Amino acid sequence: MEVRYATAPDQVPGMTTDRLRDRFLAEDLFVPGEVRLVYSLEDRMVIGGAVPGEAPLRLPCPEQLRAEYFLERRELGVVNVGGPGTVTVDGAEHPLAARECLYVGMGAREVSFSGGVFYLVSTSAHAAHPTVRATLEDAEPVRLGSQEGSNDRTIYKYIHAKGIQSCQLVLGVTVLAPGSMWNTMPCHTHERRTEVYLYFDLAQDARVVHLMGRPDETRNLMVADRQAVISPPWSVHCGFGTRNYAFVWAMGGENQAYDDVEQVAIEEMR
Ligand SMILES: O=C[C@H](O)[C@@H](O)CC(=O)C(=O)O
Ligand SMILES: [Zn+2]
Repeated sequence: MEVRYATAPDQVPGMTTDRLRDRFLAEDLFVPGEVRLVYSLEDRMVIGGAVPGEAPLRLPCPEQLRAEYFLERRELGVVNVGGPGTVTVDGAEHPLAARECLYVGMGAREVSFSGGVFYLVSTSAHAAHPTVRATLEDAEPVRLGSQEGSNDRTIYKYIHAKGIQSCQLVLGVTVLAPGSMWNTMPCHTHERRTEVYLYFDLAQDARVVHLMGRPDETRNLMVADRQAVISPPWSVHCGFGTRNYAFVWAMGGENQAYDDVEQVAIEEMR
């Protein structure tokens, strides 16, 4: 498991493209036949990818967690970003179609993956909530934006205060309509939570130009399909694609209030 330390906003001026990408972008989470994990010390979020081949893959317990098993003191959100697959939790099979979600509560000892392409997000936990699977319909879709604004999109909230219960994890999927390219504009920060975006279902030759940094000191990252961006609590997180795409957004931190954000007016951005 790769470990990434947290970053202070005053480190951003002067950072080269490579240094920004090393800190904030996870480029290679999805490797066939492997479970890849990145441990970010921003709110101790672990993100990862599991791409099972012929044989199922097991969620390992990296030594950096100093735990007997991965979910001893953690909870996990899984989203299938590939074809149909199954997540097995302590012997119980949970089939997941594309874009569906499974929450796995603290205390589950054995998690394995077969079929599909699974994106993993884990936060630290202090209580055991039930393991729950959710489909897109379960997530009570909310349509936001407009065609004129090039941001006609549907937000599916899976794990949140009024949905699947968790200790601190908040997670959902946003899908942009064909011809819409912008997510989260106007954008925001949330000083009480770190957020990670995983872009997926983006054409191979397309890119998302992701904006990060303090609102008045933004930088951009060129992001390809199935790459994730870590946004510290002080950073904006928004982007526009050269085509439409979907993304998984996931947060961890002080609270679970989706609307506890500092809105940023476009005029404030630099
Ligand atoms: O804090 C919330 C997150 O940034 C996302 O939910 C935003 C998003 O999916 C969108 O506007 O498209
Ligand atoms: Zn946000």
